[in-house]
Amino acid sequence: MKWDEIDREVRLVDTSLRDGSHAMAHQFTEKNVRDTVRALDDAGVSLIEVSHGDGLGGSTFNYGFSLVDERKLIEAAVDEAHRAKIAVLLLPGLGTVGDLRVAADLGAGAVRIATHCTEADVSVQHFGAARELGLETVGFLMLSHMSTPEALAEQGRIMVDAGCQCVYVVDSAGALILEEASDRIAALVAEFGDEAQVGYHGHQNLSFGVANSVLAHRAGARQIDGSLVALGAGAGNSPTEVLAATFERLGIRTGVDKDVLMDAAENVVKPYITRLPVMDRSSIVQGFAGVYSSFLLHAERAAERYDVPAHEILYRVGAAKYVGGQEDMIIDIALQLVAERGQG
Ligand SMILES: C[C@H](O)CC(=O)C(=O)O
Ligand SMILES: [Mn+2]
Repeated sequence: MKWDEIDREVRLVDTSLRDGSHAMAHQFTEKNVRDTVRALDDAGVSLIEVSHGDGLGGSTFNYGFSLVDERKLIEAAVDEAHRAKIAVLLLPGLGTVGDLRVAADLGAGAVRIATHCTEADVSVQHFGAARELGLETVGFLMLSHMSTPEALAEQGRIMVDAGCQCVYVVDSAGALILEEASDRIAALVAEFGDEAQVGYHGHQNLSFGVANSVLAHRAGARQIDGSLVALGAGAGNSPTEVLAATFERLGIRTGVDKDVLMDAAENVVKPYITRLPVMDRSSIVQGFAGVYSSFLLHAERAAERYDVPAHEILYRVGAAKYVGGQEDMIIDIALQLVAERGQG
């Protein structure tokens, strides 16, 4: 039986090998990818995301270079996945339709196209191309806390009309608390009806990833993201193994085996993690001030280089409302802090 045909009430999607790329400073090896995909596939996870943290084409000076060419990693993932589909992430403007064709040729079966939560219009061309390529399509409305439920639903509508089959509320900053997440999900569910599904992608900066995911499901979300050992940007994502155990306790069918996932978390992923995702001062500030989780390592590097506290940089990034793509501004803020100290 294919995983697509499995009877489940919620689909757990694993993004350890994509969002986790941020936490690993994009240093995944082919062995990391093969071992993780094999374990997730064995556990029954039906969609596994593999890409540079910032998606296809993300390996650049601004975002950080990958250790291994992502095409090689996608190819390895496809080779290991016997039942699961491999998804890639694409940020229009960074990844191109050409990159998408290459990923599809390598065997990727799905694409998740991510835009800032007010900029869905930049994804229209990419959704059209993805459908022509026969890919499953998912839309990511990033930094969803910056928008109201109604405005998010309007942006989701643009994605659905362009060919998107499931739109995600993406809590990139781990800033949403309980109903702030589920109200956004409910608005999208009301807008799409049966036309498209709704998904939820959480971060743990304020420790609400799993609780928000449960409420998201209650509000109608049918796809929920997680990462093994929470491996993801900021304080990490909702841990896939905890989501599986929690949904099982609630009697909600996911089609995945929580014990196989716990084994994968403990024995496959944890041993290769170079920096465990943690709710420390900097990542809590990210959740509190609404800062893009993937800015964490950039802020820590600037903090070390200019000898200013990372959490102070992140508070300022939050006040300035910087969004993905503005990583270079983190250096500017560090320099401002240095200058202010000199004046003091
Ligand atoms: C490119 C981002 O890392 C996508 C994501 O996972 C998020 O916004 O959260
Ligand atoms: Mn994320």
